[in-house]
Amino acid sequence: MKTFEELFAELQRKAAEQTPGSGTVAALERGVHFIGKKVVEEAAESWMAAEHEGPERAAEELSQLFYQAQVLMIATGLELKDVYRHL
Ligand SMILES: N=c1c2ncn([C@@H]3O[C@H](COP(=O)(O)OP(=O)(O)OP(=O)(O)O)[C@@H](O)[C@H]3O)c2ncn1[C@@H]1O[C@H](COP(=O)(O)O)[C@@H](O)[C@H]1O
Repeated sequence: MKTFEELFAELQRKAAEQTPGSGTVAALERGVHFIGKKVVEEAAESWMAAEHEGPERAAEELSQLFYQAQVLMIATGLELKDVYRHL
């Protein structure tokens, strides 16, 4: 298990080092348009899971939404603090 902050640090490191075999590096190469669609896809799947599939499935889909949101942040050059200051 990892926290939101730990995942973000891992993704930043993989992006900086261009880690071979990383799905994150591959997604970043495809760009913001591709990643944005993933964010929307996981948001919709989270909604459907919460409404129809129960809390366990919703948690799984929400974890993917968190991941895709972080990839979008990295693609946009954002740090966690840039987002947190709006909370
Ligand atoms: N938490 C995640 C995570 N959540 C979702 N995803 C990816 O997001 C994509 C979208 O999932 P889908 O629901 O669409 O599932 P799918 O239909 O099987 O996948 P696609 O056909 O859409 O690619 C999948 O390809 C997953 O690999 C994730 N990929 C990676 N992580 C974590 O990110 C870290 C870095 O990963 P790498 O960059 O791959 O090393 C690791 O710690 C991973 O645990």
